[in-house]
Amino acid sequence: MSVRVVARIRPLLKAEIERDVIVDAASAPGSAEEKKSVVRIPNPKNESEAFSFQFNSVYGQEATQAHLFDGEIAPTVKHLFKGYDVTLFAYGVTGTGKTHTMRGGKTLAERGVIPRLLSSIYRRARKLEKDSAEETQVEVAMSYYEIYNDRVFDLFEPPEKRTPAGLPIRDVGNGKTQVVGLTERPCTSLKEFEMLYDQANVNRSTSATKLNAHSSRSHAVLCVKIIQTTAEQTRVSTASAIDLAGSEDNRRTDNKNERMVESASINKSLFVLAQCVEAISRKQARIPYRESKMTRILSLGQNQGLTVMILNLAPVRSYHLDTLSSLNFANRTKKIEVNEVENQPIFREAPGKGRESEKFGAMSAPAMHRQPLRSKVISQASHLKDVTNNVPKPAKQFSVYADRSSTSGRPSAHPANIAQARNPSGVLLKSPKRTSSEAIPTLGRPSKISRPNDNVRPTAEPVMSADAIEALVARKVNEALAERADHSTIVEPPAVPDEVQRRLNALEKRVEGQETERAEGLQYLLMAKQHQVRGEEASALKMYQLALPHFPGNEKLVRKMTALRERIESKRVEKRGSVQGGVSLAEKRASAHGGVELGRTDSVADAPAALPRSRAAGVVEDDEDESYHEPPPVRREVDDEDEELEYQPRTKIRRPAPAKRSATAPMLHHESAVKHSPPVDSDDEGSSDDELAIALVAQTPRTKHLLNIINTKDVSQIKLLKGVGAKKAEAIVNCLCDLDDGSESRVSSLRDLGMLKGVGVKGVEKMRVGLGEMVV
Ligand SMILES: Nc1ncnc2c1ncn2[C@@H]1O[C@H](COP(=O)(O)OP(=O)(O)OP(=O)(O)O)[C@@H](O)[C@H]1O
Repeated sequence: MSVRVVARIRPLLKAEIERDVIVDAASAPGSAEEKKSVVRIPNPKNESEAFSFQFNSVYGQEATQAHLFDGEIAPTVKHLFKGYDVTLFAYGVTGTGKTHTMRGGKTLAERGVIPRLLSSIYRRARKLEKDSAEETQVEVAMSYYEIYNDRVFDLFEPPEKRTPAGLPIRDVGNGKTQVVGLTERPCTSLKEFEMLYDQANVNRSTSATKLNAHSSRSHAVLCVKIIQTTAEQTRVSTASAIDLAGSEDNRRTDNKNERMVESASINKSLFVLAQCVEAISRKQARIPYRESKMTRILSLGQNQGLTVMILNLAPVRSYHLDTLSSLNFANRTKKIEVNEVENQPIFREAPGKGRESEKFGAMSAPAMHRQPLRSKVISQASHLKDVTNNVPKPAKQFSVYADRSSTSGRPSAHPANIAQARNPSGVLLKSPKRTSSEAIPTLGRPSKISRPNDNVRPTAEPVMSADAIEALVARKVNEALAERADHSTIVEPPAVPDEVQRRLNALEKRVEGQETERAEGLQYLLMAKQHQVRGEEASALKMYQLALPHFPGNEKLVRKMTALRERIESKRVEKRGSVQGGVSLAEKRASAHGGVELGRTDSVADAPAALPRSRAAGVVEDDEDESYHEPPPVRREVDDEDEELEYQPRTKIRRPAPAKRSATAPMLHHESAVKHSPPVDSDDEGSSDDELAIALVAQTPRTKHLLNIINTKDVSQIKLLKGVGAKKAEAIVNCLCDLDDGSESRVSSLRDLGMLKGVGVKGVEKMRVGLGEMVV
């Protein structure tokens, strides 16, 4: 079945006013007035038009905590007891009410999803025990951790006891991950749970930002394990409730230093999540789960069981583009299919025998470690129960309609039974119309949603297919987002060229596992590089600035920053020049739409014609963030400069010409040569971040150890390195001997090593990783 997506619009906060409300909940045509499943929001470019996004349910400002829980979460509890895992997560921009929804307030009425879920679990457990005359015993255990700056920390441990690198995570197959060394606490009653939960929440990283006085600076993951034991079997299932940190537009937050780093990390992980969702929806072979710990843990689309996403939205104009971005993300997420697989019970050999030890085993097993899985068993009545993989995907992405009057009313294309909270077909219904529009795209036309209390009917006869309109609107929203910021708010993932992505992955791998002071610096470098890949040069510069103290006096880094600063400055000057010229597109847009625009203002269907010509041609406009959605600048701005310094020769023994040696890092140098540490300073202006990181990694004990082994020129030692073997070891030694011109020559960096015959980047990486494994 698909991920169930439920939107919740929070009420106005004290500082917000009714006049600024632009987001509301509506019912889909044909469904009961009180059943809301559509979010409506104006087109920022043309406010007489509105976008409509349809989800499984939508809760308006007036919805209470109880209302949301009863409608969406309570029905999952019975599935939990049938052995299905349940994943609930709250997604939204900072300050939209995720923590309020998940945790809630202190009063009974204000309690959020998590305490209510636990209350419901205990109630059901007691009933089950009672109904079975105590034959069945139910135990509950919890673990709770946060992902802060891409590191996992146990929330049962106070911050001062944390190790800087956090807890490792491990893949355990079936798309599942396990946090190693996590505390798991049994909790026998709701009271005990609440005590532990409150205590752990004190350890969660929260801080005041300009947008939220109690902003979560981490993703919090609560895992509740339910162990049902009878004389014959033990069944374990897990409910995971995740309060994601919110994406932040750092122009609005004024974040500095630590907050900025947190924000970059939050935005990065959410960006990766968006990339994963995008890749899943495009059915790509590679889903970039591994690029962030949060996405690895959430494993959206890989996890089994039931998944409910609560999309938190703010109702006001100041969040306009962020809200559209979230809606677009949710729109894709709702199409992700999740296998509904029940956890298999463990059967006992002899009733009663070994019961205590098995129970103990289940309790002490690491959190999120689940039982072997078997195929889905369709269970009885519930809104989640009989949705099979054969059921088509949701009918609508979203609709666009104009407020202009119409002479001919159009019959609603929506099926009457669309998206009913307790109706499985509501979750996944595809209208007949949609089916045909998908089959024959040219005939497709988005269904219209008539607005309640509105006699006005949509008029325009769209000439584009529903999918084309969806793609167009998504693109326009992202264009506006990209235009708006030089900061890292979450937007449509840019298509990062494979080569750049490969380098980012390699860089990330290098950073992973480094627990030293340098690792933090490398993290900043990595983030800088990621910002740069997305064309966010100002943010990249900030990250370099944060990295600098970790590599004092590193000339290469300083040069890089200077070059970047100059580039930003020259772009700024260019921009000013074009604005003064009075013909800039941006100016026209700004004057038409108060600074936020999406293209032409008349009709959505006509909009492609209004896209800036330069964009269509893949040329970077003056705005730094264009590369959010346009791949070419990525290549131009990052790749070009990387090209020169990539590990190049992989097959040939080559002794670099002396002149070249001084221009770039020397491939080999003699003992007598001037020592350089790190060996990066001789590099030129165009060197890349990953080169820089490689050079910096060159200082680590593991790298030194590796280079020492290589420099022994001893085949018997070298062949023991991972991925080498006797033949390759011999080739390496031969290569070193060939280059030996009488004096003692040594391999002085990973880069040099990579250039030896038959080694290459991958070979070096293998050797290093292998040494790490040996050390561990
Ligand atoms: N449904 C609601 N009813 C009343 N108040 C709400 C509701 N939703 C959110 N709020 C209020 O809005 C503010 C922001 O909410 P919250 O801290 O939950 O946002 P968040 O999305 O978790 O933000 P962040 O990502 O920064 O942690 C809080 O003061 C909260 O009490």
